[in-house]
Order: sequence, then C-alpha cells, then structure tokens
Amino acid sequence: MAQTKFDKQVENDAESLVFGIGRVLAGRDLDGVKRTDATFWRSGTRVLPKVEGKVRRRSYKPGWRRLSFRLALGAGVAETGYLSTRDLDATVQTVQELWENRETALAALESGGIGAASVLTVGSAAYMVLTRERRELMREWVGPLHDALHRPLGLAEQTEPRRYLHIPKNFSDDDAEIRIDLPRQLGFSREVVADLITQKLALQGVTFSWHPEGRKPYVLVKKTRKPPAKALFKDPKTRELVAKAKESAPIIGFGAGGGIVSVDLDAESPHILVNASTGGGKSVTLRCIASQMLHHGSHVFVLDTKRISHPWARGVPNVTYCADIADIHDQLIALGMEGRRRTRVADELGIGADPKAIGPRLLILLEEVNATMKQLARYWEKTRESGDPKVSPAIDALNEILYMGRQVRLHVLLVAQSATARALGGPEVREQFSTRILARYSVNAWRMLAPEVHPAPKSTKHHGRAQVVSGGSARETQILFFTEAEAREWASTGAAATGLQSAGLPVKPGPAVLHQPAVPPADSLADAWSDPALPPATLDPAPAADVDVLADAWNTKPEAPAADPGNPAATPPVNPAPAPADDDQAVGLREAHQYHLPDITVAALRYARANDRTFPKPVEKRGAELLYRAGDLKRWARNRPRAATGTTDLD
Ligand SMILES: Nc1ncnc2c1ncn2[C@@H]1O[C@H](COP(=O)(O)OP(=O)(O)OP(=O)(O)O)[C@@H](O)[C@H]1O
Repeated sequence: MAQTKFDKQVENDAESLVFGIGRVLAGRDLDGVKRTDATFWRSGTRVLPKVEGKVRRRSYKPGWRRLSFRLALGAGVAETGYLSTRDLDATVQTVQELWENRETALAALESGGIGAASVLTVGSAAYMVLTRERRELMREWVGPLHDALHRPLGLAEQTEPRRYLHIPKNFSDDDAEIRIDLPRQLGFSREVVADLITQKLALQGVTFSWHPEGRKPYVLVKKTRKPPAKALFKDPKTRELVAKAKESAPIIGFGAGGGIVSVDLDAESPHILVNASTGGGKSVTLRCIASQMLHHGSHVFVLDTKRISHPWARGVPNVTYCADIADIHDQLIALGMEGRRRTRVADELGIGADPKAIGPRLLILLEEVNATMKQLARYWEKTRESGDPKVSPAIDALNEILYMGRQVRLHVLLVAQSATARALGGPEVREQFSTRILARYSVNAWRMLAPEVHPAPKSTKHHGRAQVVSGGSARETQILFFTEAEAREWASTGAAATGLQSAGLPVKPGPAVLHQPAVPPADSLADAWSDPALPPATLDPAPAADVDVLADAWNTKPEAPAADPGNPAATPPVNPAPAPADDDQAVGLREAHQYHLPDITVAALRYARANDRTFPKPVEKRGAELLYRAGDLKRWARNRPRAATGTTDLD
C-alpha cells in the first residue's frame, strides 16, 4: 500500500527527532553541521575545510562539556515547570492574588527592583574594578598576540586565546614566566614565532626555551637580560661611577646587564619629563639627578607647590626652594629673564666659546606641573592689573625656557602624573622633552608621551623600575636610589662645597622682585649672573610665537596680545604685586615678630635660626644683635614645609 503524505511526514519527523536527540547527546551542533575537529572527548583546534561563515566558540568545545551544559539547562527548566504544576491550585491562587493587588505588587516590585538594580550596579562596578587588570591584559596583550600568532602556529582564528597563551598579569616583571602551548605537528618556524612574541609583548632581554617533546609541546619565555633588582648609591662601585659621571650627563640608573643609563643634557636633551603614578618613584628620580648636578656645581630651583616633596634639598648650598606660589611665580619670571640674558651672551660669545662663560648650569625641578600651572594662573588672575597680559608671565617664562637651546645651560626637570601627561597635549611641548622617564604608567599615558615606541612595554610595579625613552627607543632602567641623607651629602660636597662654580654668585639668589622698571632688581638672577659688559636684561616677555602653548595645554588663559620684539616699549607690562617698601628694612627677631611675622613667636624664630638651614643669613649687626632683611624673613616663612604663615592666599 502506497505511503500517504501524512505517513511520510511522521516518518521524517521521527527521523529528525532521533537525529536531534543523537546530536544533543553527542554534544554536536544541533543543525548537524560539523564545523570543527572537536570530538566528544577532545576540544577542537581548527575549522574544518569547506565550512563557511562564523564559527562560534562553542563549536570548539568537546562534546561532553556541551552535553553537560544542555543537561543542566534542561533540568533547570523542568524543575521550575514541575514546581509550578505540582500544586496547581496554589499557583492559580497566587497569580489571582497578585492580579487583585497589582498596585501593591507593582510597588513592591518597584522598590525591590531599585534595590536589586543598586546591588547589581555596585556589584558590576566592583567586578569591573577587580577585573580591570585582567581585561586590560586580554585587550592590550593576549588578544593582539593571538591575532598575530594563530596563523603561523596553524591554529584556527576562533581558538580561545587563553587556552594556549598563558601570560601572567605581571608578565614584564623580572621573574615572570610566559608559557605558550604549541600544536603537536610543530610545523611552524621558531624564529617567526619568537619574533612575533617579542614584538607583540614588547619584551626586552628574553630567552625562549622550546619543549617540543611529548603530547603537549610548549615554549617558555623568561627575562634573562634584566636591569639589576636594586641600584643603590651606597654601593661603593656605584658611587665611583657616579663620581666619574659628567655634570651634563648624570647617571639615571642601570639597564639590562648593568649598563649605565644616562642622558646628556648638552648633547641629547636639555629637558627631562618624569611621568609616574603616585608612588612610582618621581621624587627618587628627581633626587638622583638633582643631587648629582648640585655636586658638580649646578644651581637647582625646586618649585614645589606640594611643599614637602624634597626635604633633602632644603638648605643645601645652591638650592633655592620655592613652595609658595608667589615665589614660584617670581622665580620663573627671573629664570626666564636669565635665559634671555644667557641667549644674548651665547650669541655674543659665538661658536666655540667656553659654555661655562655663560654661567653655572641651572636646573629647575618643577613638581606636579598640573597643579602648579593652575595655581600660577589663579595667582596671576588675582594679582594682575588692567593692561597686564592675560596669560601668566610665569607660565610664559616657563614656556620660553623650554624652547631655549641647550647652549643656555638651563634645564627643566618636569614631573607629571598621567592626567597631566594628557594635558600636555600639543606635540610641540612634548617634543621639548626628548628624554622621558616613565614608571608605573598606563597604556594611555605611554601612547601620549612616547608614541614613537610601539607597542608600549608593559609597566611593572617593581620599585624604581622605569623606562627611559629617548631617541625613539625605550631602555628599561633601575633608577639609582639615593637616600635623602645621601642625596644631601652628595649635593653639598664636590664643586658645590669648593665654590668652584659659585664664585661671584649669590649662594641663594633672592626672589625676583618684578615691578614696572625695565631694569631687573639688584637681587634678581639676571643681575647676579650678568656680565657687566653686557646691557642689562630687560623685562621683555616671551616671544609671541610661543606664547600660548603651555597656557593652552593647561587651559589657563586666552592668548596674550603679542609683544613686538623689536620694540621693547610696546612690551606689555609685567606687574606682579609690588614688594612693600619695608621689606628692605633690617630687623632683629623681636621686631620681625612684632611687625612682620606676628604668627611666629620670637622663641620659634630663635629656634629656626639655630636649627633651620634655610633660615636667612643676617645682613647687619646692631650691637650684639643680628639683623635680617624683613623680606628675606617673610619669604622664609612663606616657603617653610608646612607653615601657613604668610602663605599666598589664592581663594
Ligand atoms: N629607584 C628606587 N629604588 C628603590 N626603591 C625605590 C626607587 N624609587 C622609588 N622607590 C621606592 O618607592 C617609594 C616611592 O617613591 P617616591 O616617593 O619617589 O614616589 P613618588 O612618585 O614621588 O610618590 P608620590 O606621588 O606619592 O610623591 C620610595 O619610598 C621607595 O621606597
């Protein structure tokens, strides 16, 4: 008897059902297409020939895992259904009650929902924070390595990267070990694979040990050429090397194999940028460079709005410590003037002149540039008068100094945290720092500050470990560590102590007192280092071309009207708050307390005189009593580490 259409349909459906159940139990794709070489017991490693379209990750899973998942899902659905049908009356009654009290139910759901949503949000935020590093590792390193490596290794693109790339979160640490599982066939080129791993993970000084034997071949990657774990100044050999280093090329630290890492401020890079997140070793780096330069007779200007960044430097000869924003403002302007004077001197001396004829090397340590720039802008906003330029002349001066050539022996060591690095913005400003020291940096900070080195080497948390970027390459460096006492001792000895370069110079130049007159005050830097044969420095502002680069970057003020360089008379006046006339009075400590520093007791002044190295030097004597310049005492009070007395108020 002929088969009816209905019979055929039943037969087909039964057949499909049997096949479907078979596929479910075998853990195969339900549409029956075999896409990968996965079996019931083994995961897949490649897509089968002639398979088209996207192959999902689940197609690589072994059959038994897919079966377990399906059984668990089915059991869950069945259990829920069973519970609700077991007592049908109760289920119906519950639904009816909910419907009758739908307002209350909705209100309960609403508040419950808000609670659940809050818990979910907090949970998600915590999850995001806790897994941030892991996600960054996958996004920045494991994923890109897989993209580059799967083909040379003969693996399918869809292979789960974590299945064969075992890369620890801290893979750039000295003792980290990277393991990469290899296909059994070994039909790949070791050179190509090793090269790709080194490049994609930005590894330096690593060796590969191949293990092709057995069922699970793999390669291990370990760092073998690494910088020393510590670089301490107290080590006699290190001290000897430091003593031999040139003034223009202080030792920054030691690289792979113990090689010296230094930067020649005359030949390579007049200014250095230090970027690190908090605790990344910024102060230690600055201490290391500044103390070595002081040892050779350089003069250092610490501009520190944080006030306590460099306690070791307070009172050291040739160090001017400015913690108060008014003094930082004045000092930057004086340094700008000095830079201009030096440019003229260099011009007059011509090529081949002794660079020392220009004056001692000057190093500006600018701490936390982001905060400092904001404070300078606010200070100028408060003090400027009508007719003054809108942009802070101190910011202009810094900008100008950054653009001065290395011949003027004026160097800036600038500290920025990563947020500030973004704010540095324009490539013009960044280019002035051809050497950049980065430690504990984010991928974004690296992209911002060292885009020429790609991919960014992974940052490590090893104390004192940094990347010194210059000339288009990055050197992993263990920064030379001076304790505060060592830095102080080293800075106070050598040329600084013999006065080799300080002859005829004020040990601690006073603040620049900037007023309307065209000639700088007697105690300004410009005067102190001026060659009498040269015309006095005038208060011309920064060249118009460079006026707003930093100001823009830190979003301070609109562009200042351009000054006419050929016409000093047209120069906009630079007009910070004039120093009160009585600042020049010579006063004893009691008078100082009575008339100038009422918040500091006479006893405290006496104590400071005996114990504080930064206490001003007396200028006169009245009988047995030592007298001090009132302005010096006030400046000292403003710049003390924590004292608020006399501090410039920006609010
Ligand atoms: N080169 C180094 N060698 C050994 N230890 C170091 C080195 N650099 C930094 N450290 C350690 O890290 C700590 C933090 O360093 P440092 O104070 O310089 O960081 P920072 O970036 O200035 O921090 P903050 O942002 O809080 O001012 C130091 O106290 C020291 O213990």
